[in-house]
Amino acid sequence: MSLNIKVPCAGNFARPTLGAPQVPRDGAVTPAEKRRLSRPFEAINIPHKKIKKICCIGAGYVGGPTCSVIAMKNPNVQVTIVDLNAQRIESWNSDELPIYEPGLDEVVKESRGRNLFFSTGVDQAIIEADLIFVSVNTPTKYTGIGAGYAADLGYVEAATRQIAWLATSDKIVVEKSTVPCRTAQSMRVILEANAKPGVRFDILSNPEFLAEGTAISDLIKPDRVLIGSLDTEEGRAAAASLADIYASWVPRGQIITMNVWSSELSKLAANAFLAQRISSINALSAICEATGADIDEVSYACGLDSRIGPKFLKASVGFGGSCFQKDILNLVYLSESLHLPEVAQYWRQVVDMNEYQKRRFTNRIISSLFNTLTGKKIAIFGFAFKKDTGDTRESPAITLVKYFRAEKALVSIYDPKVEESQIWMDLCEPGIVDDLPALQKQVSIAASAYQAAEKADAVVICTEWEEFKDTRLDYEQIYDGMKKPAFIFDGRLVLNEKRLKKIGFKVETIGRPGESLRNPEFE
Ligand SMILES: NC(=O)C1=CN([C@@H]2O[C@H](COP(=O)(O)OP(=O)(O)OC[C@H]3O[C@@H](n4cnc5c(N)ncnc54)[C@H](O)[C@@H]3O)[C@@H](O)[C@H]2O)C=CC1
Ligand SMILES: O=C(O)[C@H]1O[C@H](OP(=O)(O)OP(=O)(O)OC[C@H]2O[C@@H](n3ccc(=O)[nH]c3=O)[C@H](O)[C@@H]2O)[C@H](O)[C@@H](O)[C@@H]1O
Repeated sequence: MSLNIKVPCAGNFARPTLGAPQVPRDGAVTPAEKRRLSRPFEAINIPHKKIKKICCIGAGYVGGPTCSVIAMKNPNVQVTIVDLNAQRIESWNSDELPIYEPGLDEVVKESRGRNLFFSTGVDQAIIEADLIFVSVNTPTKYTGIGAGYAADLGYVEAATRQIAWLATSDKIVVEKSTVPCRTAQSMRVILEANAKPGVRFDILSNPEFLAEGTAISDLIKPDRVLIGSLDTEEGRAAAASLADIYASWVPRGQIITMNVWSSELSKLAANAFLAQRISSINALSAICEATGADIDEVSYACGLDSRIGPKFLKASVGFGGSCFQKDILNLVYLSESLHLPEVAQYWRQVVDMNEYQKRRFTNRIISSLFNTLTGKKIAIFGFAFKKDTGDTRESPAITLVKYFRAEKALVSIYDPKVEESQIWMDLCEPGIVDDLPALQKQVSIAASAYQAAEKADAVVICTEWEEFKDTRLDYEQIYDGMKKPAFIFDGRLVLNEKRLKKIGFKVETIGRPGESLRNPEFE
């Protein structure tokens, strides 16, 4: 699907004139301004269709949990989640769900077989549904125009065409996937060009803001639900139908409606803001390491300012996950396409800083280990991109292991939730036939943190799993089994340095000065 980039995001339909914004000096939005920004629900309380059957295309990290919660909260609505991947659907129908997410098992069990169904019968589910969520993957393109930046909208387009070909009754089609601004327009063109006579499509944008590891609580208590629609009577009616579904458990005041392009862009913007905070704190962590300041203290001090707030200020080895990098690169591409190179460069820097952080942490490890890793054993604690998920997409641990391999280190990996097969897949270079045997000479997967650390020169904490805290693991036992001097590199600020030093460890923590800069008087 190609984006019609020439048309600016503002859209070309009637919008309220902005006038002077009535925003008070402290930045808070006045009630009048709030009414203008989010069309209050009373305003779209017009006759609208009651949804009886929902289809969700894509049973992944978003489609699965989101529509399972929708089914749980709307027992009278039939929800069918479909996917082309038969193995994934089989897992959704078993006791071993395909994704690990706290609380998800209970949610699925409550509705599965009652009004929640997982199926590979994509066509049937599309034909029967009144409302269809498109929740398919939108990865970064690897080849062709925009490679490395633009989102690959091939899956969205395929799903859209399938809906267009199959639909014999009116459908509300909801963009749940994260997409570039104005994708809804491309979807509309495809749907209308292929619609059977008399079949009407309304398109909504309803981006998802859940974070992995907390998906269920995020879905049950969202900060907001965003619905973008065309500012026409039909568009508003479609938005009202979707809003009714969420209103089964989300207060109406938190269901925000706006124009469809604002909604699409808000999703990219929210992820960009969040990632920007992490890159900002990580940039400061480098200054802390060089000066003797402590990044946790700096973020605490800054976070107490109510204008800044405390969340997303935890320094780390770098952010991972399937979306931050992808969505920022997408924003960079959009900015370039709109001939806004300075804007593109601004956001690009957030990703560059993240890469720098991973490299910088690796360099610190190498220099602490006497400038060589050859033949040394490094124990990696955590392979998931964050705690409470088995997802490894863009996990910083993958990058670190690749750097360690290049330095000829021996690596032993332990993660409580990531499947062994996933780790091998992440570490193999695609297309290199004998990569796995070579890889397995250098890398092993351990059954526990203790096993990973046995005879290791260093432990590197890559994921902030609770079980890696020094109150949970027996670090004396770990120390006894390691080569000396025994190093521990905390890339997640989860350890109590003083306690570990007392055991005998040499501790290096991200955002805190290394041994040479430490002044015991101030510790
Ligand atoms: N993972 C996350 O936490 C979040 C992801 N998002 C966005 O949601 C979208 C989906 O992300 P994930 O669920 O993580 O992806 P995923 O890769 O886990 O799931 C997508 C699923 O769609 C299926 N699929 C693709 N085309 C299909 C078709 N034509 N018919 C049936 N099934 C099809 C794939 O087989 C796959 O199982 C992406 O745009 C992502 O950016 C948004 C918020 C959070
Ligand atoms: O669009 C998406 O996919 C989602 O992306 C993120 O969710 P997610 O990637 O699942 O997890 P986050 O909690 O945001 O963490 C992302 C990465 O940043 C890291 N992080 C997070 C917070 C922090 O203070 N420091 C930090 O390094 C995490 O360890 C992780 O590697 C957003 O938080 C969600 O709102 C959004 O819906």
